[in-house]
Amino acid sequence: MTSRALEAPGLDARLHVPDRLDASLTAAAGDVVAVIGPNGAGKSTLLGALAGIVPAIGSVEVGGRSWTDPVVPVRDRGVGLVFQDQSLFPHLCARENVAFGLRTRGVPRAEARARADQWLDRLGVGELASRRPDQLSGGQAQRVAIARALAPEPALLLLDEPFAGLDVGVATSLRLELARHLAAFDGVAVLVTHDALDALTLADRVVVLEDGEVVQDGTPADVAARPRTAHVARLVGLNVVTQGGQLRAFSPVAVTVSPGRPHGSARNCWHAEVAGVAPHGEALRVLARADDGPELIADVTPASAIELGLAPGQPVWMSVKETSVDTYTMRP
Ligand SMILES: Nc1ncnc2c1ncn2[C@@H]1O[C@H](COP(=O)(O)OP(=O)(O)OP(=O)(O)O)[C@@H](O)[C@H]1O
Repeated sequence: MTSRALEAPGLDARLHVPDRLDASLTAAAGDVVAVIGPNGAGKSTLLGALAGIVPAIGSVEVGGRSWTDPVVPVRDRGVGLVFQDQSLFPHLCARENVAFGLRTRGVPRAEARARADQWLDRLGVGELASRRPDQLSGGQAQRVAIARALAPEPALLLLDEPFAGLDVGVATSLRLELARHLAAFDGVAVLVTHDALDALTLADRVVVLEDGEVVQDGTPADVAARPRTAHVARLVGLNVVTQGGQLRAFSPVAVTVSPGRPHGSARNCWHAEVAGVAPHGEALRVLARADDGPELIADVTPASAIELGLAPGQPVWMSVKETSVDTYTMRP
């Protein structure tokens, strides 16, 4: 437990949803926790179980108060929710959508509207307060949804893929703004994302789920540098291979692709078949499958790609110098 957690209780959850999830999650007040993992890993199930929408066995404590013993009904948990599809009330204007959560907490109508307007201003959509969701763009509606979730100052904010489906430019500016609001947010925020950038830029901690279980929990820098699963390795653009019970990570930039077997350590060289070649920044990224299993990526210059004549199906050797490999254990 961090010193921050000792000062202000945040989140302490142990949740079991049969056949779908078996996970513990703790966070200090003020923390932003990113949850990443492949499709079907249980990310949305975890958010649903925290909110009380998905029935789960176990315990959830938020801000030092138990939500499970005795059971606190979903409506009384006051969780701030932001989903990919916004789920704004279609018949209410933006102002009333934001005011709704405040009204259900007993805030008088005029004050709820005034506070809603302040939050819409903060999210840069103050002038759209009277519009209904069908009169808003996807990005504008998502800003309203974030204002609605934050306005009641919840102890727990749950965001499920909040930028999915938005244009890249819209998502980028919204990401920057959300970062600002999350920095000022006193509660615990749990953010489900498929995007390494979200996890690395917005979160204090990254939790990796796979098959309903937490397989890694660390700082963004640690998870990015030493991923424990192939999925996260791909997400952060690293190669990770398992050798002798240890994980070995290396950058695609450090990989040399050659037609013949290179000299050097056998454990750092693989015979592989090119699966694809695609532009990656100023380089070309080569995806190849080694004969003994792992998928490897290498970044090569366009000139060397031409020289090697890289094309799908071509056999190559891929190698990396030992000094470019970071070796670590499977479990902390
Ligand atoms: N309502 C449901 N009833 C039964 N099983 C479900 C239900 N919803 C999801 N599942 C299953 O639970 C597992 C976890 O699903 P979940 O949607 O939580 O994963 P996820 O990590 O959010 O995936 P994605 O990234 O695709 O949204 C999957 O195997 C899924 O098929």
